[in-house]
Amino acid sequence: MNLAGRRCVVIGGGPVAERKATMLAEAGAVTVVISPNVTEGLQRLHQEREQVVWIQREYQQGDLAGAFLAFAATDRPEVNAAVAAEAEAEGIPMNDAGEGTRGSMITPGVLRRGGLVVAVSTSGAGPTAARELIREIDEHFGEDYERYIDFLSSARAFIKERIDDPGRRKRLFRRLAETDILTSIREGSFEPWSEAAMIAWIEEQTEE
Ligand SMILES: C[C@@]1(CC(=O)O)c2cc3[nH]c(cc4nc(cc5[nH]c(cc(n2)[C@H]1CCC(=O)O)[C@@](C)(CC(=O)O)[C@@H]5CCC(=O)O)C(CC(=O)O)=C4CCC(=O)O)c(CCC(=O)O)c3CC(=O)O
Ligand SMILES: NC(=O)C1=CN([C@@H]2O[C@H](COP(=O)(O)OP(=O)(O)OC[C@H]3O[C@@H](n4cnc5c(N)ncnc54)[C@H](O)[C@@H]3O)[C@@H](O)[C@H]2O)C=CC1
Repeated sequence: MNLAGRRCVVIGGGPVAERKATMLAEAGAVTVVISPNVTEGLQRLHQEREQVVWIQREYQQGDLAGAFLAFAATDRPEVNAAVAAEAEAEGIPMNDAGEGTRGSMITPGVLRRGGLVVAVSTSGAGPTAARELIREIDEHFGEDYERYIDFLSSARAFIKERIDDPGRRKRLFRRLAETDILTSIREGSFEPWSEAAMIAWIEEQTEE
């Protein structure tokens, strides 16, 4: 989901709200936190980032106006329920941290390796298990994978720029995915492809 510049509203200012707001701020969202008090981390976030706004008061009906996403993370179930009701009425996707199944979306555990994003959800059954699984996956996808994704990203952009024919593009993308770059990255023998190498590779695929 591209949240850049989108208004996202977080109700509550505790550690859970901080986690959600940090994730939103990192995604470039205009992040509005509404809560009478906030954690030190949230205060810092608000001071350091122009795009993080703190409205120091309790939630009021109407606070979700113009929101792209909403998050309820107060310690008061009746407040979270009121936020859920407003989101429902306004058609705004909403996350309820205190009652996962009430919201229309849940936040998974997330691992980022450059362009690679792995999300793990237990459908609300065990958030800690989701985090443990992310740790395990983290051990399997090291920096090698980040380099591989960078390579894929630049090679794919190159093909898109040079090849207009959709069938030929598709064949090249498939060949690209089949090419075992990861092993050479892992063995330390990988050299980033120059423009000439990229053109030569495309020619080779076309000849066969
Ligand atoms: C449904 C969901 C809704 C949502 O928030 O989206 C939800 C709900 C609830 N969490 C609860 C508790 C805890 N959650 C965490 C941690 C995380 N929780 C996250 C997601 C989700 N939590 C969604 C489901 C994800 C899935 O699919 O599995 C993570 C993955 C991502 C994130 O929050 O961004 C993040 C790990 C981030 C990281 O990597 O660190 C910890 C540990 C900690 O805080 O250190 C505890 C305390 C220990 C425990 O109870 O297990 C409670 C009980 C509250 C109570 O008893 O009062 C509820 C309420 C309920 O059960 O519905
Ligand atoms: N989804 C998750 O990952 C987790 C969810 N939880 C649930 O999330 C809730 C919040 O967790 P914490 O951040 O640790 O709680 P907390 O008690 O530290 O923070 C609650 C925040 O909500 C604010 N608040 C209270 N009433 C409000 C109102 N009417 N309007 C706006 N803000 C209001 C408070 O000022 C405070 O900043 C917990 O009660 C629990 O049910 C707890 C742990 C993890």
